[in-house]
Amino acid sequence: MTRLSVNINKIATLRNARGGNNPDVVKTALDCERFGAEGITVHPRPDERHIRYADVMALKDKVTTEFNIEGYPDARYMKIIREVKPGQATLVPDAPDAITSNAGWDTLKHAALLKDIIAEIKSHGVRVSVFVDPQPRMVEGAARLGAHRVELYTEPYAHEYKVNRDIAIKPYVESARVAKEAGLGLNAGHDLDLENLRFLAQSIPSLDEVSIGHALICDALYYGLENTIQLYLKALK
Ligand SMILES: CC(=O)[C@@H](O)[C@H](O)COP(=O)(O)O
Ligand SMILES: NCC(=O)COP(=O)(O)O
Repeated sequence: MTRLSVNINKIATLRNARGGNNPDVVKTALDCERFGAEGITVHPRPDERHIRYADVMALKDKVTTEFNIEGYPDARYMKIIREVKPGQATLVPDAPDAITSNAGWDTLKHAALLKDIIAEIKSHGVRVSVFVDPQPRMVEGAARLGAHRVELYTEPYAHEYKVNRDIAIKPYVESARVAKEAGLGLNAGHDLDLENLRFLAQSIPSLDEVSIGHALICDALYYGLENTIQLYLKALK
């Protein structure tokens, strides 16, 4: 069954807004796990707009489900991966000033960079997932580079879902087929929510994990965090 990793970036956004420690990022992560989350995802961006290096270090020995650290593999990110050795490192191609993740890697054009990075992370015993658009060529490229998994960028799916879900899902089903044939594990994430999640999971039985943050935290403002996590877990059943 597809596992739910809760991205807590936006908890840190709220905490940073006032400069104190409320909400407490570590406490919220542990509560998410207690409420049923099967993983915790963070994306410590270079400008520390939300998750900070200190948050990652504080979470390191407290998270008991799978810890997934996303980021562009610059020296700062690689230092974090070496120090934390999380369950999973998810490589994203985001520019430092990107407002959010908005594309997957070109695993053909950036093969030389990614090959060395993936090899180094694997040498620390960390699973590597490469964030890609739902294009078979990019999935195959990630497999050739030695990645364990790919994470399919699902913003295009979320957008098109509202128009025609049967069209929206097609590239993801095809990419999932190619990933399976290539021996890759399969993750998905970005802009998934209570409307579009069930159809994605039902359409892709091989989906190992979804990482969800923005919509889940927004939903929690209305339904409460525990209830919201339970609603997302139900959508994955
Ligand atoms: C990689 C991805 O799609 C998201 O996990 C990303 O981390 C969201 O980043 P923000 O929370 O900064 O929008
Ligand atoms: N990898 C996707 C993620 O962690 C959360 O993305 P979003 O749900 O905040 O869009």
